[in-house]
Amino acid sequence: MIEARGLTFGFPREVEVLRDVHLAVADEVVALTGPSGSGKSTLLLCLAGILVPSSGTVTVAGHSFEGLDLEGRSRVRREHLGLVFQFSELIAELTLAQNVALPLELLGASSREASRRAIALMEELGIAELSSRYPAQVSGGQAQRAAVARGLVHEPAVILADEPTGALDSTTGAVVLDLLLGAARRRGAAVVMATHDRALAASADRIVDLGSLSMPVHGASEASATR
Ligand SMILES: Nc1ncnc2c1ncn2[C@@H]1O[C@H](COP(=O)(O)OP(=O)(O)OP(=O)(O)O)[C@@H](O)[C@H]1O
Repeated sequence: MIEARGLTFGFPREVEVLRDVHLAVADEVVALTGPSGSGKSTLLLCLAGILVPSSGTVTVAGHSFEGLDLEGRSRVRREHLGLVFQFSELIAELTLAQNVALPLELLGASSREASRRAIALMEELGIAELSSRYPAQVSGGQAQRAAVARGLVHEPAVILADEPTGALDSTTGAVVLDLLLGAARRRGAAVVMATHDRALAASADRIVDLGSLSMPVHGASEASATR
């Protein structure tokens, strides 16, 4: 459902962070691991079409980012990807339900339909009773559950998650990760999740270790340790 072929990327005046990386993820959970600076976030940003690689292609649910302008890449991202970050990055002025409904409204759903689907998913994730609260009025774990709901509400083919529980204590983090992976698996969505936490990586179907490749440039191919 998401495939990177020959992906090479370097920030200006930096050595290449990614070189000739290949990654293909179907309906499975892949954990991207590796030490700090090994390029996990950079790879996720390339997979999301936010960073544009100097060479190589990314295809999401059959749609390539290649040759698309900013708006074209945003459209592919809105329609086919769900993003979940370390800090929930909810919009402070919107209630949790409004935050969760937003991706559907951006795709043209009526506010009534978007709200109905947002609340149904919030029920699944155990936060429906918080739907009219603002992000500042809930705990970090509750906010992160809302961020998970926002990432899933439009039923994307692929969820990209960057340290999705990194800001939470380990118990809360484990609960949130279970909810994220459970909801994604029930929908048959692919998940690519960056984490440096081995315990969290063990929940994945497959581990791709960027750090096992030669530093500072990462060589080709799907790396290493699989379960
Ligand atoms: N905006 C940027 N401009 C220049 N260099 C950057 C930028 N963002 C990241 N880098 C560099 O790219 C490399 C990879 O960073 P990246 O954030 O992808 O690593 P990571 O594996 O996600 O690290 P962490 O586990 O600490 O989040 C690092 O050397 C970093 O310094």
